[in-house]
Amino acid sequence: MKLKFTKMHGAGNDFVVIDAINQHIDFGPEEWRRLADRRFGVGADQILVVERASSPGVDFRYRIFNNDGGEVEQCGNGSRAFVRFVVDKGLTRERSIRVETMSGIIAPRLEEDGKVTVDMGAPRLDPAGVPFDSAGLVGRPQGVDTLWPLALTVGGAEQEVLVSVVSMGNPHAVQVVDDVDSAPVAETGPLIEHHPRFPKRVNAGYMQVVDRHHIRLRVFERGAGETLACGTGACAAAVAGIRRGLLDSPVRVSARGGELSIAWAGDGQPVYLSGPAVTVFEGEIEI
Ligand SMILES: N[C@@H](CCC[C@H](N)C(=O)O)C(=O)O
Repeated sequence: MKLKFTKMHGAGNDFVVIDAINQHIDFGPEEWRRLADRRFGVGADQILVVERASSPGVDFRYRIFNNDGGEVEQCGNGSRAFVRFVVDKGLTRERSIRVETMSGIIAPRLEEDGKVTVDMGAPRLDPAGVPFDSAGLVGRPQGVDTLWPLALTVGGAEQEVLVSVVSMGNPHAVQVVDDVDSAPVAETGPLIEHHPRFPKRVNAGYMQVVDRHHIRLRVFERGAGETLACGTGACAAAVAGIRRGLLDSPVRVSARGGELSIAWAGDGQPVYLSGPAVTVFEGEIEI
């Protein structure tokens, strides 16, 4: 079939966005992988699919597929691209919408200046909710957070990293590093992603605290590798930093592909993610 798509990005985290309301899509992991492939397909970190809502009180259903073809619960940068797409395509007249995802409802709003702010919902902080298997581990309290020791074998040598675990609908393990540029993202990212303590795998975040309102962040994403920015990763890092007593809201997040901003009032409250959403080109592909 010939598939119409739009290529978009949010701070360099890139997407293929598909209108599955006006096109019939019946794809499996093989087709998602082919579309996301940077040599044999269009190329993307994630594929975002726009569907009709299946429950009352919401405007759309938002499905997310990683570059490896796996369907996942949440994508923050993608949610900004999502609202820009449905507004630009005339699928809604509202600039503020409610969207159902695998992990609950989020509410993106397209501002007049083109920036998007998304109510991403409240983070889950209990290890079981991430999910993270903390059985038999001794956590180290810092602020109101707990740092968990993860044992890694890097180049034959044992090492331990201390992570905060946060769910933004999808799982994150966040560690503080002195300098993101020299952080061993390519070496330890895959080990953390597949660490047996995370039964659904995990997104591995590396944050450098610049000051109490500013971090630099790199994220090795589950199912996609290191991306130029990760929206839920930025939310998770800000939440972890605030809970550890290192940061205050709002937090500016400098990623390699651009700037994001996070606001969070504390435990039980929703996290607000703001940043750009850009259309790159439209296309059609035989798939
Ligand atoms: N890029 C995303 C996160 C996409 C999903 C993630 N790789 C996962 O598997 O949970 C974002 O902006 O949040």
